[in-house]
Amino acid sequence: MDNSKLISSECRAKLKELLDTYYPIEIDSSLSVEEKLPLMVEWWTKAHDLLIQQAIKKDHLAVMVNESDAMLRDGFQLFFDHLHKHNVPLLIFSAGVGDILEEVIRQAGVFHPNVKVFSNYMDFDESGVLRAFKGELIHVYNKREGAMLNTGHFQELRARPNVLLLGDSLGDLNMADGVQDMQNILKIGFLNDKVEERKQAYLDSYDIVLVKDETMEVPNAILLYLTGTE
Ligand SMILES: Nc1ccn([C@@H]2O[C@H](COP(=O)(O)O)[C@@H](O)[C@H]2O)c(=O)n1
Repeated sequence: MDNSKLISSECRAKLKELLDTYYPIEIDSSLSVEEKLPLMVEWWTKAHDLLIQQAIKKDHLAVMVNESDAMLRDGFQLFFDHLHKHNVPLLIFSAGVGDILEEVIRQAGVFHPNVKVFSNYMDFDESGVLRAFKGELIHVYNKREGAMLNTGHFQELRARPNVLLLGDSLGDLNMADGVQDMQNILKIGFLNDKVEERKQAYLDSYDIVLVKDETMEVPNAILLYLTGTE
């Protein structure tokens, strides 16, 4: 959205300013999560307010995504298709905008029925213009709360004791806390930025850490190993 021509250049500049201010805080390993929390809420609230001021039309979202350079990681097709084929639920927790994320997945042709997205969803008025965001704000450090609030959606997972968790921030580590009766969890962390500063914290928290890996090669290899190559 930050790059869309459907957003005014003034708004894009302000969103970029917010990113430049708050992203370094998000990934600053010298700050505690408690110190970051109010600032993350501040970032998301300001960004959502800016988007609301743009009076974005629901009908324009598909074009916005189509014209954007948003992309899924290399190997996404196998990942999504294989999970679908084997009836494995795929739950996505994103602190981004759910409507946009769903559209990206839809346009990539992999929004299969086993995919469920938990995110910040837009609320449109009767003429289809963005007027607010629905429900509790999901930012990068409160995904656990989002997961716990949505335990109803996890009921179908009761007979599924094994979880493969993929995250790119330390805030992603608790995304599976809503899964009851979990017996095994394998956590894969994608470390994309500020590698040297954050490597130890990722190694301490994730089972596998992938450094600047823009592909799904490792998760796909694990999936194929677990389910067979068919
Ligand atoms: N206004 C914002 C707010 C957040 N971000 C970035 O999005 C990332 C969260 O997305 P996930 O799908 O990984 O939950 C987060 O790391 C922020 O850096 C943004 O770009 N603009």
